Amino acid sequence: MQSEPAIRADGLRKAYGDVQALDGLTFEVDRGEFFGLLGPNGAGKTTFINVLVGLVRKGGGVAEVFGFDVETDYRRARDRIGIAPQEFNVDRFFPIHEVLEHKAGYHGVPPAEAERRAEEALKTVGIWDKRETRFDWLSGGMKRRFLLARALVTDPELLILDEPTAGVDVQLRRDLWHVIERLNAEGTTILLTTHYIEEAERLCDRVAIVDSGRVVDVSTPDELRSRGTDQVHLTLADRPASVPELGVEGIVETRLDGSTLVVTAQGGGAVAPDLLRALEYEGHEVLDLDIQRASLEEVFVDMTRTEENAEPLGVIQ
Ligand SMILES: Nc1ncnc2c1ncn2[C@@H]1O[C@H](COP(=O)(O)OP(=O)(O)OP(=O)(O)O)[C@@H](O)[C@H]1O
Repeated sequence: MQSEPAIRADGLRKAYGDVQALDGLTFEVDRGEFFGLLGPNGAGKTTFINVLVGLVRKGGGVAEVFGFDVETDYRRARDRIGIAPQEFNVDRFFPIHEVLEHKAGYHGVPPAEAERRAEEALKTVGIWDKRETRFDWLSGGMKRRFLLARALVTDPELLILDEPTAGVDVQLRRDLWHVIERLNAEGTTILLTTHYIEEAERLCDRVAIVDSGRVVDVSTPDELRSRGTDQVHLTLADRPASVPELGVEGIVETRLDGSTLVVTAQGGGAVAPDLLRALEYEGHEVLDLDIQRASLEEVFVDMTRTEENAEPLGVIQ
């Protein structure tokens, strides 16, 4: 089983009535990878995660975790997964260290070991001093920390994080990243869904862009960004009378903004030297050059733009 990927989805389908939440979802996550799942609201990310952890029954296709089918081999698949879900679904009547011990016990960890793991998990996320508190009494940020601790208490090989930093402040987000990055460096496979694209960009080895229940693309964040267009701003000593014709390959658009020439191009860094040469040849003096790289966000919005979600939020027709 060593060669099996951490996650394999092949032609995965799930319908809720008329809504096709998963429509042939196909991709793999390698062992040890930090993998991001990006997609607009309703793309099917949570449904996919729920299929993996056995909360939703798939309609068709393959879903495996470390080679174990998530339905026919549920126990072996599920015991390898730790999940920090989007929703707070926590037992509210026990002190949080007990919640963790129960969780570990449920996954077959003996009591003494469960106690040790609960302590370790609470210390890892920095809320050991709150161990006797009930979940409801924790602040919002501490609740997020606790969900991560609960995911860690079974020492999972695959950690699934569904919007782990939704609504948390910058400092806590950094703390959580730090913990998650360390776990990944130690070999834990991470599946992360997030709406913070810079988070995916910074953390993930690869990301899958999901839309309408299908994978639109799987790439490294760098590859994805290179599909967008960059903007090269060239400040000229003299304002040209008209937009210069430069004849450089890769240019998508050229316009003038005062005495600054704004060139939109595929691969701005690569095009910049040719632009400088062409402008010099035409007799222009370049005073300053600034390259603004395409953001992953722009590429993402372009890839997932559809008739339905093209309207800005708040527009009622
Ligand atoms: N229990 C359910 N019953 C009916 N429809 C559902 C159910 N759960 C999800 N859906 C629908 O399935 C589609 C996919 O939803 P899902 O929650 O998986 O998307 P998501 O990518 O996680 O979205 P978000 O980013 O908003 O969390 C949506 O159209 C949603 O309304």
